[in-house]
Amino acid sequence: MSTTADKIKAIEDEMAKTQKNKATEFHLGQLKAKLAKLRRELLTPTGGGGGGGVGFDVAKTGIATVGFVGFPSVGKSTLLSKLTGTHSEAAAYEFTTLTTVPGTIKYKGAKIQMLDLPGIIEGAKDGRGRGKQVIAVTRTCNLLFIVLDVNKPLKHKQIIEYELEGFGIRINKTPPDILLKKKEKGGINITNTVPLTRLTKDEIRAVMTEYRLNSADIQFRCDATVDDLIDVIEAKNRKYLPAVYVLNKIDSFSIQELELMYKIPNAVPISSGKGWNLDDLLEMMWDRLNLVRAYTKPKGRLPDFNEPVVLKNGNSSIEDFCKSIHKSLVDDFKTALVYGSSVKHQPQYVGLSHVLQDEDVVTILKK
Ligand SMILES: Nc1nc2c(ncn2[C@@H]2O[C@H](COP(=O)(O)OP(=O)(O)OP(=O)(O)O)[C@@H](O)[C@H]2O)c(=O)[nH]1
Ligand SMILES: [K+]
Ligand SMILES: [Mg+2]
Repeated sequence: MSTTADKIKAIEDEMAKTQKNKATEFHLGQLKAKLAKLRRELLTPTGGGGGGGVGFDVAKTGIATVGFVGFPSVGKSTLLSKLTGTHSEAAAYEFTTLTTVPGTIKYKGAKIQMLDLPGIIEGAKDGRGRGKQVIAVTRTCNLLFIVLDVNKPLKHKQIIEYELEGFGIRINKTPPDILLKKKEKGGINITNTVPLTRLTKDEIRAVMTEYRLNSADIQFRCDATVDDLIDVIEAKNRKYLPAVYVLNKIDSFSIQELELMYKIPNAVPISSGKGWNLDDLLEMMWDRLNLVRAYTKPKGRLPDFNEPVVLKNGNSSIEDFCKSIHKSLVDDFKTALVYGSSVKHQPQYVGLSHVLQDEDVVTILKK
């Protein structure tokens, strides 16, 4: 019996030899949808073992987790040791790291977890090496450091991205703006608010047929591709993650290629070995994590600027603030006095639903 990986390979081969034209659009659309379904099987344990695995289940600590992913020997472990002070074995041979090694860093008052991971290689998503377990861990992170060795071909960047994508991870992207409403009957009704230049009706129908979606309203609010449509259908299995490209080993690197490197968006050149430019890396990490610091100010005293309450953007209401201090604080809550960019008047009385912004100062008044 052929495995899921074999089936994926067969479809990829067929797609590679099928020319895209009007006559093959339906067929290609169907193949893409089939491929997406098979890849989903790989994600779930029943479909051939995704999930964690020995040495991969790490307790989460801190407000956010950053996962280090990359080819073997690009310097992930060296970086973890430098940034967190937790020793992770580093050596010149590939696959030195075989499990997840966690460390933590305190940055701008926020405790952030960092996970050093084993190297991944081409084909990881289809079961090569420990790739599947590694990628399964990256899905649980809030941010990825995609570590690249600047002495290696830039193609490695694409390979890593392709591997992550195969596992439903979408890097530095937002979900496609397509509204999909499944219905009991009435057929497929397609509308669009912008011209669709990259997707044909045939492709849409092929995908919908493959997913047995016979009745639905689909509204395209972006110039979507067939992959975007599949992502929306598979929304439950998609993970949208910010990532920073860490261009490592700039100490052993010729200056000509430097210009090329600076053209990569979301990238920071560093040397983990020499500790160069780690400040810039942390600054970009902080920016991408999008955290909110709120300083508590006890009534009649100065705010405590050393120990902020750190919240995630999107979960930074006064209620979230109270809960992160103590469960009972919400019950005792009367009102809050806020200074900072989230309020018009300085200070201003606000309720539990008020949303805080970075560096606000908060006084909670109890009943
Ligand atoms: N020149 C240079 N060498 C580095 C740098 N960072 C790491 N190295 C070297 O690169 C080799 C691999 O480093 P590791 O930290 O083990 O790399 P890794 O990505 O964790 O490797 P695996 O765990 O095997 O996937 C070691 O010999 C390091 O000393 C750097 O910034 N510059
Ligand atoms: K290594
Ligand atoms: Mg390592």
